Amino acid sequence: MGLPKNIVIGSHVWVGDPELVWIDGQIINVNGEEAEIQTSNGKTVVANLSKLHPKDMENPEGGVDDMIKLENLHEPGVLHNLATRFKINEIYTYTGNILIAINPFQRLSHLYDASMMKRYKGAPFGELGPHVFTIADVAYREMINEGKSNSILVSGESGAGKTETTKLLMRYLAYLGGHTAAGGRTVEQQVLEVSWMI
Ligand SMILES: Nc1ncnc2c1ncn2[C@@H]1O[C@H](COP(=O)(O)OP(=O)(O)OP(=O)(O)O)[C@@H](O)[C@H]1O
Repeated sequence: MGLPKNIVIGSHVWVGDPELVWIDGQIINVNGEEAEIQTSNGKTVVANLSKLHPKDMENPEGGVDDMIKLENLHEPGVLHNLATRFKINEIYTYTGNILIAINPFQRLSHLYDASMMKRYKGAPFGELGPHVFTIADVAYREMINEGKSNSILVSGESGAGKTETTKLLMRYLAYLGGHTAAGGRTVEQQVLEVSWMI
């Protein structure tokens, strides 16, 4: 059997690593189904060709803001893109119309201040960088345009940031909802009171 179509001697690939999960490297030799790879941390490892994934070499240095822009969509490519963006404090990345958020475990207040809410209000999807406000904005507008209830699903493992993300969504929806007072409390106050219970 020949080599997989896009993996040949000289190809840049991702190979499994016991410590780093995935490491990138270059194929220096192939013997039957086994490839010899020179990894970027200076080791030479042998792996079955079927376990390798091609590495994108054309991606921008800071990664791509939507996974659909990756040349090859596979686990190491996705993880590498998220890690690259995270290093420059870009905690949000799209996969189509789904938003992936990586918990920064630090306050990034500039991401959520009043000027950001203003910028994201009504901005078409994809016009500005990936953000939790876009998800809320699109959901809100669809609700208004279609005259039907809408929902946003927030999922992730424990500690991933679901509660924090939900609070941000609520804060933005409260901002969109305006300031009409009802029962002595503004819409914003009422929505934020809900988020304290989450
Ligand atoms: N966008 C963010 N910016 C700053 N800190 C964040 C952000 N998202 C999460 N965190 C912080 O990470 C910690 C865990 O987040 P959070 O409580 O939202 O996780 P969770 O997914 O709701 O967890 P659990 O499922 O265990 O309740 C919190 O201390 C929170 O302040």
